[in-house]
Amino acid sequence: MKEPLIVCDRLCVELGGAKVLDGLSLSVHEGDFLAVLGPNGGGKTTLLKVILGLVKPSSGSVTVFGKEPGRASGRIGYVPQRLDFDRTFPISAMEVVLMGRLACKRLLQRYGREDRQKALEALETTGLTALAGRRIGALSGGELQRVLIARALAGEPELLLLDEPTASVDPEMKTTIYDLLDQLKKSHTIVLVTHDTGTIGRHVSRIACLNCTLDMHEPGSTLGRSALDSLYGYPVDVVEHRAPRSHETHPDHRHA
Ligand SMILES: Nc1ncnc2c1ncn2[C@@H]1O[C@H](COP(=O)(O)OP(=O)(O)OP(=O)(O)O)[C@@H](O)[C@H]1O
Repeated sequence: MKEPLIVCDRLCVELGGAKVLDGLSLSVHEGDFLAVLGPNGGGKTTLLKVILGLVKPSSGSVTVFGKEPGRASGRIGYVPQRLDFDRTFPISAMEVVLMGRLACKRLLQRYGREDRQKALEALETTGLTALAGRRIGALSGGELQRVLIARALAGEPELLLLDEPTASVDPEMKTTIYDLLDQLKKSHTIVLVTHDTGTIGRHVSRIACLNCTLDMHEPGSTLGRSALDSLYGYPVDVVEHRAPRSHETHPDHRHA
């Protein structure tokens, strides 16, 4: 069996003197589509940042592609929760997507034909070809979210980390983004942070519940209303989880 892409072993993270992640163990294998659910402040973004090498563990270990986090960043596409620069900045969707090529380039090296080709392909995959030249300030929230996904794809990653890509979009755009992720999961390993408890199970192969500690919810187990209520601390929708990846061997399963 292949080495997992991500291995966290008894990972602890402290930030500002408080424990944010406590004793978290997790393996993500090639082809997984893992959803990470949990309440605000539960440590989901921190986990993604640890995987990216942006936050250091206080104890425990993490490897990504068998290396220390940060050493394999060229193989990871990251879609942050928010735009990481000013939206009024006068650049086009294409220029934002091209930034996804920076990890493939040497310092101060200019974009070449291949970079533009990969950026155009990413725009096409995300359905944004017609908006390539539009200023980012003139994009809708959903279009901008897809630009960020396209930027991640432009770097030709094997692993995609997405932090709440559907957080501020309407139901129709949410469906568009999940359709896109359903397409991308055929060729990428995906870790998705989300609060879409009602629908996420239809799309992912595994679910992790994170609130400082991590509870792995493997296919075949039950994630019912009381488990979710206790994770979030208030009533939430039950997760339906009935559509594992076609290549997986486990049988059909549901949580409710
Ligand atoms: N640099 C930091 N210094 C101190 N505390 C931090 C820092 N970054 C995050 N935290 C705290 O760590 C906790 C976890 O934050 P994190 O952003 O990982 O949560 P989250 O699960 O992604 O939340 P949300 O769903 O609201 O995005 C929060 O209490 C947050 O305030």
